[in-house]
Amino acid sequence: MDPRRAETGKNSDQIQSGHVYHLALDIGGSLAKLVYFTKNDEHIVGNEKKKSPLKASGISNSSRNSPVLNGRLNFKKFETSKINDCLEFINSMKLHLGGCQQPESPGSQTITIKATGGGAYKYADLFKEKFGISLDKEDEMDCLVAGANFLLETIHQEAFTYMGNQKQFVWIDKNDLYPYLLVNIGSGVGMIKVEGDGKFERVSGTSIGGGTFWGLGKLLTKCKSFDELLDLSYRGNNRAVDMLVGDIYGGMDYSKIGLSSTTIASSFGRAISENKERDDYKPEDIARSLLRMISNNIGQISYLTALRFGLKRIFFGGFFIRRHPFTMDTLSVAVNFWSKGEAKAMFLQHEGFLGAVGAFMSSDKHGLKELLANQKVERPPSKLSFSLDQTQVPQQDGELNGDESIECSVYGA
Ligand SMILES: Nc1ncnc2c1ncn2[C@@H]1O[C@H](COP(=O)(O)OP(=O)(O)OP(=O)(O)O)[C@@H](O)[C@H]1O
Ligand SMILES: CC(C)(CO)[C@@H](O)C(=O)NCCC(=O)O
Repeated sequence: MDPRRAETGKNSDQIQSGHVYHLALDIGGSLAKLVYFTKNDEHIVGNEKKKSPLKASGISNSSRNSPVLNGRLNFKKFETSKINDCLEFINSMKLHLGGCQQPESPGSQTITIKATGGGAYKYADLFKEKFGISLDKEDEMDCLVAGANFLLETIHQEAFTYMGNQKQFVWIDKNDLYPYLLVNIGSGVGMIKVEGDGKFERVSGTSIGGGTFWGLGKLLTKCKSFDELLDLSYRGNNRAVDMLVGDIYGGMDYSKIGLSSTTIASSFGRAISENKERDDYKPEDIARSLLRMISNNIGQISYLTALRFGLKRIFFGGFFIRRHPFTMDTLSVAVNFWSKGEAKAMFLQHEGFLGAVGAFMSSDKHGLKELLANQKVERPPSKLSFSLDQTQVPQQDGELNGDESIECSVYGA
């Protein structure tokens, strides 16, 4: 079957293929992430159509040229175990036809999509067989770093700290961003020392990550979805499961070594000293303890890694976080505690989409320039840059659950 002739189901969100440009994928061990650009109607400078007013772009028009293209950057995620849903979505939205203005003729060029993550290799044949799509593979670490750098440099309120229920956006000085430690908490955890654009080294990692939380949580609580497990953890109390310093010291602090009575001495340790079965513990307490154990562990390893390389700033990304206040608080407290306040934990609004954004940026050369040429822009630009509309970045503490989009302008030089 010609991939571009595939049937599309009726979808209320359906966008004409001519309006979708530039799709990129990051297919990880747990989740497949999509980032795609959709063009707003009638925004192209150099074409007569210029009806809609320019939306705020975060960069004043006096300081740079008018945008050549306005649109939205869209984010979507699927469970990797349901990769067929992801393929169906791409097909139903015709995302893979990005930039094709004319009806396709059979035998014309193969469609390629930028893709990163292990799934770019694992599912390459599936994409080819089902829809004739070729995956153009980009290295996962390159993409993570490119995505993080791009978001940190471009979006004003991308980074924030979170401690004691206080969320505070951090102003990033582009000239003082590097070096930093990027800790990506996906299924597993990668720790990357970033010194500049394309200048980085993966210095550490741990297999105790988001997949561990989800996997163990599933086994121990019998919950059916990750969201259910997260919900449980909101409601639980880890004291029912963990052994605290006070449990060992008869309710007292062990102040000589700086441990208060409420410090966890042993995660899940209470379970050994009670004559109880697993079913005697509340699933929400187990979920809470598990989340705390894994977040603490990652926080501690991150701090040690930052210390090893003399890094003061740690940015945490990956979909394990899901902007969960308890997770962010635990990571922050761990970094703050172990570094005695020297190192700072920061989070990213687009936490789970770093790799996909990086893959998206890597296709800059081929996608949008061609589109602009097709759109009869008077002078196709030689260099493109993106500006994301700051006013559109979700401000609430809620998670970025996968269906968001943000206003985006493309500038040419
Ligand atoms: N809806 C969800 N379903 C499953 N896991 C989820 C979900 N939302 C968040 N997660 C968490 O996010 C983790 C995956 O994060 P992310 O997408 O950043 O990594 P990945 O790319 O799949 O993994 P890796 O990079 O290790 O291959 C899961 O292991 C789980 O802890
Ligand atoms: C294997 C990857 C890179 C796949 O994304 C990731 O899951 C990871 O960094 N795991 C941790 C492996 C380790 O360093 O022990």
